[in-house]
Amino acid sequence: MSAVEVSGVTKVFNQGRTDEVVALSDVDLSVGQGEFVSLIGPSGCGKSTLLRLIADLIAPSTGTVTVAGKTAGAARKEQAYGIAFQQAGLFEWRTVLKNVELPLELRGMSRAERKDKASEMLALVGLEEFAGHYPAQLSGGMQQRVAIARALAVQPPLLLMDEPFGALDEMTRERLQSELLAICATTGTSTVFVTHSISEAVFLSNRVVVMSARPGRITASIPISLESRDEAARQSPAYFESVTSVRQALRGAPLKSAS
Ligand SMILES: Nc1ncnc2c1ncn2[C@@H]1O[C@H](COP(=O)(O)OP(=O)(O)OP(=O)(O)O)[C@@H](O)[C@H]1O
Repeated sequence: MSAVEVSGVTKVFNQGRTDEVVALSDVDLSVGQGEFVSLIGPSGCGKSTLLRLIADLIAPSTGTVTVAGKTAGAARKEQAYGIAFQQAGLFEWRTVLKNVELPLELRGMSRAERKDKASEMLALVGLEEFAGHYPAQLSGGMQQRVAIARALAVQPPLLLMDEPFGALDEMTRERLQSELLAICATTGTSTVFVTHSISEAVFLSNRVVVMSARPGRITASIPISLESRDEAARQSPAYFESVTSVRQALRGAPLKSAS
C-alpha cells in the first residue's frame, strides 16, 4: 500500500470569484512506503498547496487523497503523519522537552511515558542536553531540530516537510539533511519534502517531482539513485547528473530519464 496516493486532484482557490486561482490541476502522485519524495518548482506552482492537501489542512476541489489507504481526514485524526514547516513553530513558553511532548499529550499518553518518548526523540536529533531550555535560548538550526523531533514523536509513518531548512545557513542545512536521512533510515518513515533547492532535493530524495506554475502540474518525476548519501555523494558523478536532470526539467527541457 502506498504511503500517499493523490489522484486527479485539482485545487481552485476563490472559485467563481474574480480572484479565482487554479493552484493545482489534475495532479497524480504516489509515494511508496519508506520513499523520500521532494517537490520542486517555481514559486507559486502549488508545492505547499499539495502538501497541505495531503495533510488535510485544506480540501481538494476535485480528486482524492489517501494516506496509508485512509482518507487524508482520517489520517490526520489518527496523527498518521508529522509536519514540519520553514518556521519551527515552537511554543515559546514551553521548554524544548514540553514542546516535543505536545503531540503525545494530545494522544493522551501518560506523563512518564511521554517524557521518555520525548527524551528519546531529542537524543535522536542530538539535543538531549537542551531538554530544559526554552526555544528562544536555541539557535535557528536547533529549533528546527526540535520541530523535527516533535514531528517524529508519535512515530508517524509519514513526514510532511515544507522547506524545513529554508531559513538556515548552508552548513547547518547540510548537517540537518544528513541527520534527517539517518532518522528516516532508522524509522522507515516515508517523506514528502518541499524545497526550492535542486541540490537539497537530489541529495535527500529517492525521487524528485518537478512542478510547473499556472496551473500547478507535475511535469516530471525523476528517480535519483546515489550509491550513498554521505558527504562523498555530494561530489559523485551520479549526483551531478541528477542535478542536471532536475535543472533541465525545471527549465522545461526534454529529459533523458523521461524518454
Ligand atoms: N488560501 C489561498 N487563497 C488563495 N490563493 C491561494 C491560497 N493559498 C495558495 N494560493 C495560491 O495558490 C498558488 C500556489 O501557492 P503555493 O503556496 O502552493 O505555491 P508554492 O509552490 O508553495 O510557492 P512558494 O515556492 O513561493 O512557497 C499561488 O498562486 C497562491 O497565490
